[in-house]
Amino acid sequence: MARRKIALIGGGQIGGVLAQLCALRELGDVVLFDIVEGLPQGKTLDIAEAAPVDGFDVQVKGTNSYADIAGADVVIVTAGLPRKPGMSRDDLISVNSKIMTSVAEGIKQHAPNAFVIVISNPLDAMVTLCQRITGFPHNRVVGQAGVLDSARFAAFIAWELGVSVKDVSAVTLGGHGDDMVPLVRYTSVCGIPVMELLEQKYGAAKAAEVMAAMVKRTRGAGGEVVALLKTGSAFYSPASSAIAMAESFLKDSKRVLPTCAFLKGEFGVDGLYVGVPVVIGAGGAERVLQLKLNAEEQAMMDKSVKAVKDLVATLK
Ligand SMILES: NC(=O)C1=CN([C@@H]2O[C@H](COP(=O)(O)OP(=O)(O)OC[C@H]3O[C@@H](n4cnc5c(N)ncnc54)[C@H](O)[C@@H]3O)[C@@H](O)[C@H]2O)C=CC1
Ligand SMILES: O=C([O-])CC(=O)C(=O)O
Repeated sequence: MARRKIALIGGGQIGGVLAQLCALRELGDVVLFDIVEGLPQGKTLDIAEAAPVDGFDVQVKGTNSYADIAGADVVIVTAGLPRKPGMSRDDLISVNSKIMTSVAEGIKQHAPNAFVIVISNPLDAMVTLCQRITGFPHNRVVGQAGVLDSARFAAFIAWELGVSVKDVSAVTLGGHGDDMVPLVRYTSVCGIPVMELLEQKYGAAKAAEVMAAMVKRTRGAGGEVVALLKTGSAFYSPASSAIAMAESFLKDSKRVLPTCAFLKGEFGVDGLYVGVPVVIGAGGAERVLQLKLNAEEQAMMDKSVKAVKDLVATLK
């Protein structure tokens, strides 16, 4: 079988880490595209020169020409500005919509059969725009947010309980904004509901307080990194998260990953991209997995969905 091809649109902070992860894991040949001349060429040359040390055997090429993404199996889009301290992700919609418009046209023309994973913010709106412009089927255009949001939630829980991050299973729903919905009731450690463990440690009242603080930190986790970095946003963990999605597609693993996917009635949402658990395999976003929400969770989901809907309504 010919080697798989992964095109990365945007050669900035996340794009560079994506290229390195694709190479280290030998997911396929990599093309890194950016409009800045020399940037993707320089980054990929640097990565390729590590091949003899790391022992990966794939091609890693930088380009300013969309023609080079032809035949890509997967396209991951990070083109777009990151926010600065004091900004919300939604503040990026105007500038990043223009960028996404040109990117989606490039993908449509040169990689018409690709599975597209969007990372650019504001995430839910940028995925929507990318799908509208490419016209690709909804199962082939998704967004990365939930893998990262739930990883952050899992990390905070593992640190709090003094257990391995490997044994925490956490899930978040909704848009990639401050109203996202970390689902405490469906989050567990080796199958044990997380609140049981927190209550054993602290008693019921304090356990609720500790969990509320972790939920709040998860919702604001992107902003926490932005405030520390001052000149950009998180890039290692978003890259790892998108790679998990790309790998599940390329290997047809059918991993269940929180994904920004197009809903057609699931969770009571119709015709909108929003974060939900999705089976990712060779067919792209193959299936949305549903779960029962209680009244409080549904109210949080409704609030998050409304925020996405209102933002998407402003897209030209
Ligand atoms: N969904 C998520 O979980 C996350 C999303 N993000 C978002 O990802 C995006 C990228 O973040 P970084 O890589 O840190 O930003 P960055 O500024 O380091 O890189 C963005 C790159 O996009 C390129 N670019 C600009 N216009 C372009 C165009 N028309 N075509 C191709 N490339 C173009 C720039 O030259 C730059 O190299 C931001 O919008 C950020 O908010 C960041 C973290 C997490
Ligand atoms: O917060 C930001 O601007 C970047 C992002 O989406 C994240 O790290 O979750």
